[in-house]
Amino acid sequence: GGKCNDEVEKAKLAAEAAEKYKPEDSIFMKIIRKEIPADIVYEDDKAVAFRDVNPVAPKHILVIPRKPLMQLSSSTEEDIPLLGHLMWVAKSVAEKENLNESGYRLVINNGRDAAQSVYHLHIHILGGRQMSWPPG
Ligand SMILES: CCNC(=O)OC[C@H]1O[C@@H](n2cnc3c(=O)[nH]c(N)nc32)[C@H](O)[C@@H]1O
Repeated sequence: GGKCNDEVEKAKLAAEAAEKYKPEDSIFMKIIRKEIPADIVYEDDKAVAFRDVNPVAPKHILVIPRKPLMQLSSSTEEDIPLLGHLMWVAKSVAEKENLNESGYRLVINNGRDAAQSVYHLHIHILGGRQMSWPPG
């Protein structure tokens, strides 16, 4: 009957949409798999940090999890240790980049209003220049 077909149709569309977005194919997963080059400044079994290809500050580094977590809002309680680890990596990389003295900013963009353009969770480390507030 009609009702049943609608459900089947909807399920098919949902499956196609899910199929189209493959987190494992994001540009950052290609960097993790070393399929495309990047200036990697730190890596361990859970995280990778590399210089932004289009820096908006003298120091602009991205810290990402190896796990293809799309955005902070997609994380769950089981990600708590990983999220803490990413923050620790950002702190350590900022220290190694000698930003403790002058200062640095960490930014996580979550979704459209935040201008998130790569749907793989990443922490921006920005430093090396005076920044203003509020951010635009
Ligand atoms: C715009 C802020 N919202 C956001 O989502 O930031 C995504 C950040 O990822 C950066 N980026 C994109 N592709 C690549 C790439 O192939 N390689 C590198 N090393 N960085 C990249 C981009 O410049 C931006 O700062």
